Amino acid sequence: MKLLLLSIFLFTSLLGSCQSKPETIVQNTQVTSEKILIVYLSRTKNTKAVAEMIQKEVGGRLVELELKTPYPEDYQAIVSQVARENETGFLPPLKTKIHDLDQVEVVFLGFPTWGMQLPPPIKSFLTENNLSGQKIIPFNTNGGYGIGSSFDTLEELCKGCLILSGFSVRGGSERDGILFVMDGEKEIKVEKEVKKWLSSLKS
Ligand SMILES: Cc1cc2nc3c(=O)[nH]c(=O)nc-3n(C[C@H](O)[C@H](O)[C@H](O)COP(=O)(O)O)c2cc1C
Repeated sequence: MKLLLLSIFLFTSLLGSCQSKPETIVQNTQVTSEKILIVYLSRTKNTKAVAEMIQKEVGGRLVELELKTPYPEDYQAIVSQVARENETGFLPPLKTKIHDLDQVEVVFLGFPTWGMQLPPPIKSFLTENNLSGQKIIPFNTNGGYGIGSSFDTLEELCKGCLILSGFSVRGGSERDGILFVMDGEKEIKVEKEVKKWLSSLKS
């Protein structure tokens, strides 16, 4: 009898794990998990943590953006480099190439606020890839000063895209030596906020 019950349990668990994720509804449209891309830039892993929370809820392919030439480890050095890139309009080339972008319908695009702007690698991503016709859903972490001009720049650089309501939350503050914060109580709180935001995107 025990053996029979165990077999039934194993069979149903296996069945559960084989089923694909239920479809997510974005703006009244059903989207399967294969058509969702979650792409993000993250240095101290706060934005990465939010990206993983989104993936836990909606499935999709998770891709971290990496540069051909990585930024310096030193905080002051990266701040100066980013300021120079913003001034000159330099777009740092990406090592990450996205395959089968034409199969994607919804792109969750995550980034930290850098110098109160959209980070240069995200500008590179929007320039190197054709996202027109796709639904773009931005998400952001920042050191407490908000999104700055980042969401506006996204609109400018992605004219043919449908940009949906984004999400932003306070992350670390590298300037003050606060790096990764998305654990413990904070993680639980942000996870709840992410779920609430995701369900607001349905209608
Ligand atoms: C180069 C650089 C510039 C930053 N500029 C800002 C800023 O202008 N405003 C702000 O609120 N936070 C700023 N921050 C802090 C980050 O936005 C914040 O720590 C974020 O959570 C980092 O995300 P990550 O852990 O995914 O890298 C900056 C961080 C770096 C490294």
